[in-house]
Order: sequence, then structure tokens, then C-alpha cells
Amino acid sequence: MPLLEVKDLHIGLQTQRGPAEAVRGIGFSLERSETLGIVGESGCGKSITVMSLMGLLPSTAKVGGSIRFDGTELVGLPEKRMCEIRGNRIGMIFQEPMTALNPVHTIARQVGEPLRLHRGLSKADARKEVLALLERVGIPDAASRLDAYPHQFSGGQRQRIGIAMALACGPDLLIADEPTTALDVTIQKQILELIKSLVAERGMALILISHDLGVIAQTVSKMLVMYGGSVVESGPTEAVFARRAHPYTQGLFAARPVIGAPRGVRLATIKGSVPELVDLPKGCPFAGRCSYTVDACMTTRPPATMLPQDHAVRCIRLEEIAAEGAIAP
Ligand SMILES: Nc1ncnc2c1ncn2[C@@H]1O[C@H](COP(=O)(O)OP(=O)(O)OP(=O)(O)O)[C@@H](O)[C@H]1O
Repeated sequence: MPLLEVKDLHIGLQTQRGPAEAVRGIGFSLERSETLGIVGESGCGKSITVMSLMGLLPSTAKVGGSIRFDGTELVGLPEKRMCEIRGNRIGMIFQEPMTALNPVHTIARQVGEPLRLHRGLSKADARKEVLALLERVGIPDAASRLDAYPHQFSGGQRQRIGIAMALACGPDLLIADEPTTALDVTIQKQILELIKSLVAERGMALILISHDLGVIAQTVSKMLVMYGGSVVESGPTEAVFARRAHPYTQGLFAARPVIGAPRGVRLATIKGSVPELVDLPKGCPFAGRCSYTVDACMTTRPPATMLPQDHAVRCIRLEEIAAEGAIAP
């Protein structure tokens, strides 16, 4: 049984322009200790997807389909039972560490809180455990800083504290939503290395959201490419990187910054912008921006075509695009 199995997940949200589907029938699964990346432009539904795994969607959201975590169905799970899973079996690291940290509580209190809540540890035992965690995530001189407040730490250190909090109860699944985006470039690498080493050391499964394809390549073994609330391509990271079968994936690769590119060379961008949820076409979500679009793309939801190695692509023009030699080697 996989640790996590998501099937036909739909998430409806109330937007300013009325109700809209932010996630439109996605599926994936994750074994214990497996690592999965989610890529896609801003607004394509990555955060909403992982928020649904944590039971943290707005109360007006409508969720359909199934999210099975270690045998328990999370869709429709009462909040009390969801609380037993969130922060205990599933830990989350946020883009902005202050999302997880409370400015008015000491580090010892807040990192220790999940330990007291879920593990029933005494204050003194939680404090000992917090010290060990802070030392593991690389907070210098942690023993003398247990009673400090978040603002007394740098941005990188706050993210380390956020990681300690997410790990406190030894979760089976760690979710990291753009965990390095808000940090200085030099710190980004260190935080990513820390996450990777902790995931390997503790045998946790990982879901990493990143817009950085380099980070995805270095960190996860399989990946989803999302667009307009759908998964347009998925598979082992190596296979997706090698073939880039969907026109949207090709666009993402073409638009990525290349280290060492001559100055003044402009990056390619994907023409057009992400459509608003209420304006998504009935068929392929990318149809409005894709240079291969034909009429059928606007009306038909593309079924998944399976390529070797469990690599799936949702594009009805896959064969023509391959025949035109448009696929990058
Ligand atoms: N609470 C909300 N109410 C209404 N619409 C929302 C809400 N949260 C997100 N959305 C919309 O849902 C869509 C998906 O958002 P989501 O945050 O999941 O995208 P994302 O791919 O994670 O982008 P980003 O990288 O910017 O976080 C967007 O169109 C967004 O505007």
C-alpha cells in the first residue's frame, strides 16, 4: 500500500469571479521514502494541492476525489482526526518561515508544541528534544537561544527553525512548498542540502514544490508538471527531463534561467499568461497558449498517454509533435 494515494482530486474555490475549479482531477501516489516534485507557473494549483493534504484549505473549498494517507481517507475527515495527522504524521515547511512561527512565542515553546500536543511530552522533555532538533538543523549555540523569539534569528535560521518544527514528531511525509524562495541565494543551497539530508536520514517521503527545475533535478526522483489545475506530464524526473514531451513542459524548460548564459541574452518565455481559473478552456488547460493547438484541444480533456517508465503525458497531439521533431533530446 502506498503511503499516499491521491485519486481524481478536485478542489473548487470561491473566487472574486464566482466558483471555479482550482484542481481538476489530478492523481499521484507516493511510496514510503519516495520523493516527488511539483513544478508549474504561479497559480497552477500547486499550493492548493498540498494544502488539501494538510486539511488547510479555506472552509468554503469543495474537495472531491480521494486522498488516502497510510490507509486513512483524508477527504471529509473530521478536523479532530485531521489534527492528529497534521504536524504529527505529515510535516510542512512553508515558503515564508513566519507562516509557521508565532512572533510572540519563544522558539522552545513553539518547536516543542507539537511534541507536547501529539507525543504528550512534559515541558522539560520537550525542551530537551527541541534542543536536539535545533542542533540537528544547524542553529549555532542552540542551548542559549531556546528562549529567544523568531525576530532574533536571521531569515535562514528561521527557516531552519521551521524545519525543526515540521520534523519534531518524526513525520512520515514532509511537504515543502517553495522552501528556499524567500531566502538569499547563498542560504538557499544550504537549506536545500539540509532538507535532502534529513529526508534521507529519516526515511521520510517528500513532496517538494519548486519553480526551479535545477532544484527539482537535484532533489526528487519523480515529478508532476502542473498547469491550470491539471497534471499535464508526470514520471521519473530523469525521464521527464530527457523527453519533455508536453508543450508546456518544453516551454518551462525553454524559459528557465541558465547559469553562465552570456549577458544580454534574453530568456525565452512562454507566450501569454496563466488564465484565470474561471476562464480555463474545457479541454486542455494549456490550449490557449500552445502553438500546437487545434480545435479538438479546446474541447477535449486530453487522456493520459503512457510512455515507457511510467511517464504519462496529457496531450492529444503528442505523436504529431514528436514527428515534427519538436521534442528536445
Ligand atoms: N483562498 C483562495 N480563494 C480563492 N482562490 C484561491 C485561493 N487560494 C488560491 N486561489 C487560486 O487558486 C489557484 C491556484 O493557486 P495556488 O496557490 O495553488 O497556485 P500555485 O501554483 O501554488 O502558485 P504559487 O506558486 O503562486 O503559490 C490560483 O488561481 C489562485 O488565485
